[in-house]
Amino acid sequence: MASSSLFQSPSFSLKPQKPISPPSTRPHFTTTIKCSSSSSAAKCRDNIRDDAHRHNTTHTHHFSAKYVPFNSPADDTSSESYSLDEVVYRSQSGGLLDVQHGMAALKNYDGKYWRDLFDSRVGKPTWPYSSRVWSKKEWVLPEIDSDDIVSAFEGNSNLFWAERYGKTVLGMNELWVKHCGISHTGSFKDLGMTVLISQVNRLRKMNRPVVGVGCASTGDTSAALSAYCASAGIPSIVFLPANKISMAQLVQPIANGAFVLSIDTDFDGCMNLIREVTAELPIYLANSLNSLRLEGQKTAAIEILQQFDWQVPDWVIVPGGNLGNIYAFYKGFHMCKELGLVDKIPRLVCAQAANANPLYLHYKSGWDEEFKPVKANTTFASAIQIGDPVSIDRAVYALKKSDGIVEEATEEELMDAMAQADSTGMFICPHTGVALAALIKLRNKGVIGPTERTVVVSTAHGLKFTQAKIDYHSKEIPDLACRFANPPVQVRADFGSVMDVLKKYLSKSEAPKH
Ligand SMILES: Cc1ncc(COP(=O)(O)O)c(C=O)c1O
Ligand SMILES: N[C@@H](CCOP(=O)(O)O)C(=O)O
Repeated sequence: MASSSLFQSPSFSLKPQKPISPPSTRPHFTTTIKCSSSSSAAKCRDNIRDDAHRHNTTHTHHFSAKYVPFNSPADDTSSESYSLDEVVYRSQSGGLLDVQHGMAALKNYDGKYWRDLFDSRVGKPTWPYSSRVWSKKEWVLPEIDSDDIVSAFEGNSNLFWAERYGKTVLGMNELWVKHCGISHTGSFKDLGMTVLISQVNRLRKMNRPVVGVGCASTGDTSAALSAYCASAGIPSIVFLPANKISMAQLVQPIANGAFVLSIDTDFDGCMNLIREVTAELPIYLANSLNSLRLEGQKTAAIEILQQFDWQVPDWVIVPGGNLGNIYAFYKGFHMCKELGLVDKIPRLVCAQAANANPLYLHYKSGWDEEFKPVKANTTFASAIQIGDPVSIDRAVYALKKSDGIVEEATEEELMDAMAQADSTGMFICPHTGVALAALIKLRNKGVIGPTERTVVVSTAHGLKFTQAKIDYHSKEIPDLACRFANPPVQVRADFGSVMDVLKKYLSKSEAPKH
C-alpha cells in the first residue's frame, strides 16, 4: 500500500530476523488481591487462582464435550468421535470436526438457570469466570481443570451504540458495534486462543508430546497465539505472508518471543505449509481449522445477548476471511436457543472484501455450484485477504441455518465506511469497514429496515491498521477519491497565520443543531 509523506513513521526493518529462542516458563496471568488489614488470616487470599481452588468455584456438574465430524447429529453415540485430549483436526473422511457438547446434561437446567448463572459471574474477580469466555465454561471446555486455564480475562468488550453513525449515515436508531478488537491483543482471536492454549497447557501437563503451537496468519491469530503461549511458557511458531500484514501486527509475535517465519507467499500458501508441518511435527495447530478455537469465539454471540439483557437483535454482521467466526457466532446463538435462554436467533450477514470474495461468489451462485477458491487480491482489509477459506462448509451451514446473506465491499466502499465511522467517534479497522459497507448496501436495498436492531462485529482494533488510515487521509491511494479524508493543515508558527486558517475553518463548519 502507498506510504505517506504527510505523516512521519518510525523506521522498522521488516527483514527476517534471526531465530528467536522460545520463551522460558513464566507464571500465567494472575491478579493479586491484597488482604485488608481487618481480614482474618483464614480469609486472606494469595491470588484468585488459589482462592478458586479453596472454594471449588470451578465445579462443572460433570458436563462433557467431544470432537465429532462437522454436522453430525446431536448426541449420536454410534458414530466417529474423539476425546478433546486427542490431537486431531480432521475427520476420517478428511472433513471438518466440531466440538459437540453433551446437550442432554446441559438441558437438565433451564434457560433461566443458565442466564442467571452467566449473569452472576459478570464483574467479579473470580478465577476463571472474570473472563467472559470462561464465565461460560460449562458450554466451552467443561472438563478442563481451572488450574490449567490460560486467560487474560478476555471478552467483556464494549457493545457500543453507534448513535451518530446510525442516525446520520444509515437512518437507523438501533445500530450497535460489538468491539471485539478492544481486547488483550487487539482482535477477537483472544476469545478462541484462551481456549486452545488452555487445552494445550492441559495436554503438556499430561505429558503429551506437544513441543509448541503453530499457526498461519494474516496478523491477528499470530498475535493472540504468541501472547497466550508466552503467558504459559509454551513455544509458539508463526507463519506470516511476507509484507502482507501491518507493522503493528508483525511486532506483536516478535515482542512476545514467538519463532516468526516471514514466508514469500500469501496467507493460503502459509496455511498449506502449516498444515503439512503440523502433520509431521508435534506442533499443535492453532488456526480455526482446529474447532477448539470456535468454542471460545462463540461466546461473543452469547455475550451480545447478555449485553442486550437476553433480547435478540435482528441482524448480526461479521466480516469473513477463513470463515471460522461466522460459524462461531451461529453456534453461540444456536446454543442459547436450544438451551432456552432465548427463543430465536438473529439473521447473520457475512461481509467480504470484493478483492477476496470466494464466499460471496459461492452465495451468488445460489450455493449450487461447487465451491471454488479464488486467488485473493491485495486489500486494505488485509486480515481477510484469504482465497481458500478452511471453514467454508461451516460458513455455508451457518448462513443457511440463519437465513443469512453474504455481501461484498470494494476498496473504496470499505475505506469510505471506515473513515466515515471514524469521523463519528469510532476508530475501526478496515475489516469493520467491510461490515459497515455491507450494511450500507443492505439498508439501501431495503433488506435491513430502519428500526431493526443491528450489530456490526468489529473484529480488530483500529490502531493495528494506522497505515491504511494514513494512506486514506493523505489521499495517496491510486483510484480512490478518499471522500472523507481529513489531512492535517500545515501552518506557519505565527499568530496571524494560525488565526487565518482557523477563521477559514470556522466559517465553513456548521452551527450545532439542537
Ligand atoms: C480482523 C479480522 N477480521 C475478520 C477476520 C475473519 O475471521 P474469519 O477468518 O474467522 O472469517 C479475521 C481473520 O480472518 C481478522 O483477523
Ligand atoms: N485473520 C486470521 C486468518 C487466519 O484465521 P484463523 O481464524 O483460521 O486462525 C489471522 O489473523 O491470521
